Amino acid sequence: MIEATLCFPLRNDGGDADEVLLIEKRRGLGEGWYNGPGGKLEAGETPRECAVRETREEVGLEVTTLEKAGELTFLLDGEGHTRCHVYRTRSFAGEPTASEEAYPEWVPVDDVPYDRMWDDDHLWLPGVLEGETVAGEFRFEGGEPLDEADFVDHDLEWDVSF
Ligand SMILES: COc1nc(N)nc2c1ncn2[C@H]1C[C@H](O)[C@@H](COP(=O)(O)OP(=O)(O)OP(=O)(O)O)O1
Repeated sequence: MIEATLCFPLRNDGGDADEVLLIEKRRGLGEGWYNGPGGKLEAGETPRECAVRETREEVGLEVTTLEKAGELTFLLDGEGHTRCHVYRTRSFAGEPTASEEAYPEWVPVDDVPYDRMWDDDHLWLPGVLEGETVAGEFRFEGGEPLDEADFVDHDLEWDVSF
């Protein structure tokens, strides 16, 4: 099973609202959709190290003090396909900049473009952005690649300890 990460940097807009840093993915799995910065673990790397590296590589932000917010398992045709470790943070340095992999964009947390994201995201990301923790299993069918398969059903457990 592929081990991967997602990282959601959060900031206050200076008023009452929070914003989350999303990327518009420019290549690979989920190309053209919004997501958090993230990617696959490299050999010998922990999920947390991966989330820090991928956020640096994709948008040039140095994130620290990551809080684990979720562990999501994506099944394709009944087989484990990807386990995704989800983090959020309010600690970072630098300004987001575009890379070959991603265009970054600060988005109000109550205006996340779920219609331009993976079909499962609207089920778990709102809770994650509100500070909750979640474990989820999401079932897809239709063969590779995962981003062309159909999302079928899911199970979620909230308030999980990591
Ligand atoms: C199935 O639902 C998914 N939802 C969401 N929100 N994100 C997902 C889903 N499935 C996979 N992902 C994430 C996990 C990773 O962050 C990316 C895919 O990463 P990629 O394959 O592009 O990994 P990289 O290491 O960045 O790729 P390179 O080999 O191009 O460096 O999607």
